Amino acid sequence: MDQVVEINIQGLSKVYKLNKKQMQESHTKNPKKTAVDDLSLTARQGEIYGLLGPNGAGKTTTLRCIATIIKPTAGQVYVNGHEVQKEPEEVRKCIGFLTSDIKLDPQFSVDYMFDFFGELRGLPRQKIKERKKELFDYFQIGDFAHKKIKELSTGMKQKAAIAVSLVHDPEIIIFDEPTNGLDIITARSVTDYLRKLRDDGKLVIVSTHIMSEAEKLCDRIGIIIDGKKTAEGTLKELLEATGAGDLEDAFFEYYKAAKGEA
Ligand SMILES: Nc1ncnc2c1ncn2[C@@H]1O[C@H](COP(=O)(O)OP(=O)(O)OP(=O)(O)O)[C@@H](O)[C@H]1O
Repeated sequence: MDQVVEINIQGLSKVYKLNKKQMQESHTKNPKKTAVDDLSLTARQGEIYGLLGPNGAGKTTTLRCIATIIKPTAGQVYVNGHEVQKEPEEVRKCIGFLTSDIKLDPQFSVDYMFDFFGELRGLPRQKIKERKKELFDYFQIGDFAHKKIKELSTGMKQKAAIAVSLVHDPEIIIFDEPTNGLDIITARSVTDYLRKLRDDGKLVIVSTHIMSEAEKLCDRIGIIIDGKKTAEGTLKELLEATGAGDLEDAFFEYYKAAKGEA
């Protein structure tokens, strides 16, 4: 039987231990920061799931736990049935992860980095060539493929990072703020590609704080505030549940409720 393509999170919590400097910066005497608090969700094949929340809500932390970059403090995260702490290698095989804190080496070209990560993933040369053609053509990387990463613009760097993260044609795509810092043309090419991946039967999970992006791009949205999932549904379901006219108004209803405001 084919393995189900799914992310299943059960009661995920992540508590960071703060050092003295971090405590000072956060104006707190508490050496622990709960970034994600008992969060559960399931995202499935053929959908774009959006984690929507304000700065510091815990979106990046959640995505990093799914991607095996950091260890959960409590709870389980299953990726295609593989638990992230027990079978991290299996998880890494099925995911492509993009986040702003993973930087490509500035000294090398996109072309070189693409081959390097393809080989690291154990792909045959022919497969790397085919994937390169498809992704470089789509993102128009050909024009700057041989320039050093440090010489590229923000948009070019993001396109390069996306292409490299997808070299192995993963079933699950985990993108943290995929359009952050991009102009509307580049941002559109990224969101269109995410739609194409969804339509090809992949599972895409993204984080965003941009309401219009979540509204247009995501099939289902999980609203995350102070590390907790406070609501989840399609745009239609969230609007119906709150009586709001758009996602921004719906978000504020949930935000006020989460913060205990009338
Ligand atoms: N390595 C760390 N050590 C200590 N605290 C951290 C660490 N990483 C994140 N945090 C804290 O955990 C909380 C959640 O951060 P996280 O980056 O997951 O939020 P986010 O929703 O992705 O926010 P943003 O939209 O600003 O990226 C924040 O208060 C942040 O300061």
